[in-house]
Amino acid sequence: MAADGALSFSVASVVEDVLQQHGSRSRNLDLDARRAEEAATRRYEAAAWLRKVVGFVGAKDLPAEPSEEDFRLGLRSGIILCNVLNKMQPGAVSKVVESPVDSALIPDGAALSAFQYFENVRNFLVAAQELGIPSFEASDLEQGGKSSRVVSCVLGLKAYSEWKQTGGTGVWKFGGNVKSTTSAKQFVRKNSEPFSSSLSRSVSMNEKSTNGVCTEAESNKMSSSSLSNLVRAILIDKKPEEVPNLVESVLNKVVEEFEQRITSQIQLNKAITPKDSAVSCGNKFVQKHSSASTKADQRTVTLMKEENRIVSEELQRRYMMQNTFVDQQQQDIKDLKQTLLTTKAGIHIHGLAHAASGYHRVLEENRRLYNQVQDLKGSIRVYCRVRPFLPGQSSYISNVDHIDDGSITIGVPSKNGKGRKSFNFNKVFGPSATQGEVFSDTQQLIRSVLDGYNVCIFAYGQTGSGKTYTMTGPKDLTEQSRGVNYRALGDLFLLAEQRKDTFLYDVSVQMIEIYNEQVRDLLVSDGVHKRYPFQFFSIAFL
Ligand SMILES: Nc1ncnc2c1ncn2[C@@H]1O[C@H](COP(=O)(O)OP(=O)(O)OP(=O)(O)O)[C@@H](O)[C@H]1O
Repeated sequence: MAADGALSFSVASVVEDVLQQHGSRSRNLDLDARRAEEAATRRYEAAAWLRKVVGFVGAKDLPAEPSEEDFRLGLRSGIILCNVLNKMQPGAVSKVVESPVDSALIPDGAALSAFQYFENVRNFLVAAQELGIPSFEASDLEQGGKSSRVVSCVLGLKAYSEWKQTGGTGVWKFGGNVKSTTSAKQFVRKNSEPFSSSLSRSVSMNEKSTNGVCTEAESNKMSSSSLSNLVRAILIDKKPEEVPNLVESVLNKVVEEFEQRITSQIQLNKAITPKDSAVSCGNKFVQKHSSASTKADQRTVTLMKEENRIVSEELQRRYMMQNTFVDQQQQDIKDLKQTLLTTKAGIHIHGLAHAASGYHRVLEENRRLYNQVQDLKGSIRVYCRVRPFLPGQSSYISNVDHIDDGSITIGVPSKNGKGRKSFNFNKVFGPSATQGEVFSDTQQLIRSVLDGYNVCIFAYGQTGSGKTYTMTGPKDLTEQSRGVNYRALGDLFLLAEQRKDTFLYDVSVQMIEIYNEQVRDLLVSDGVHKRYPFQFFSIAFL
């Protein structure tokens, strides 16, 4: 839209440019003269209007037909401008520094300081620009400034006043009915100028107030007004025969310029169409799109929520199933552990029972064998051992006639000279029998003690017959000379060690003598060595 506005305003500037480029030097001179005349006319119009608004008293420094210098000096203090603006828009300039003295006495307005001038002018310019009135720079009121812009501003004020008087409401838009002395570029000033940004904002706001649409009628009005003023100013002093050529030249140039600018505009529109189309389609499209998009988004959100709810329920169901499954597995594991412990205990008990049964089978076997032994050998076994001759004893005096495995024959005196008498024993050990051979025949019975059987071994014989030697051994005891007692204890402790994982045995040993029907403990030494016909060796296994 700004492009359209620029296109509309450019009509006058195009014509002006065409006219500037048209004609000869003399014609340029004529144009300068006409411009000066037109500027004077506009200046007079502005001064007259100011004098009319604020009265001659208030505008006493402003002649009816002022020169550029008079016009500048008359307005330099800003007082007239502020007062005029306040007349049209009360309070537009809140603070106006009035001159305390008659400034007529001081033509250059020296009564006010430059700062006070600047304050008034600045306040005026701010207020004027807020109303959308063409602005100028404070320096334009100084020596060498552009008074034409000041004139345009005053005429803008005049147009604004007329708009207000005709009942104008809302935001006033400058219609370009004031001849611009600096072409349309005046309305697009550099941002460095103090009030140009304000003007730009004001114009922008005006455009926004009509939804950014500069209507064709408005454009035509501005364009035709500017063009008509310009053409009238150009043709006013022309001879009738010069008009056709001048108009034809101007129109050709205008058409050429318009075609060029339209082409540029089309290219520009093409360049910005994708982005701009989305915007130019208007807020309505955006709103529709936004509304449709919002509804679609709402449906999408609803669907997503429903989907999330279903997924959440499914996940929760699976989670509960998994929990149940895990609980069941944990219970199964617990049961398995308990079963394992029970099984282990059962296995252990079973092993024990098996061992016990084996043990009992062994016991039974032992009992059976023992009974057989008892049956075969008798419950009381009697062995006979013949002591060899001691060193220094003569062997011829021996009365042993014959020794068999289970009998011994002894020669005894008789009436017929020499008699023989045989004795039967379970076994007879001759003088050459060793300690090991004597023990081996009793070892099996002794081992029965560990199975719970009672066994008693005792030696009987006259003094010096070898009881102590057989049961204990000689004084100089060696491994081979050990008697039945040592060997029996050694064998029993060996068996106890072998069975330590199964049985724990407490062993007690007792050795006693019976002599003359008196019992004596042989393990208690009283320092007196006596020889008795009976020696008992008792071993108790508990
Ligand atoms: N088989 C044997 N071989 C060698 N020496 C033996 C044998 N038996 C006994 N003797 C010896 O005969 C002697 C008498 O033996 P021992 O003391 O054992 O008899 P005892 O029956 O115990 O006598 P007491 O009743 O007076 O105690 C000892 O010097 C012993 O060493």
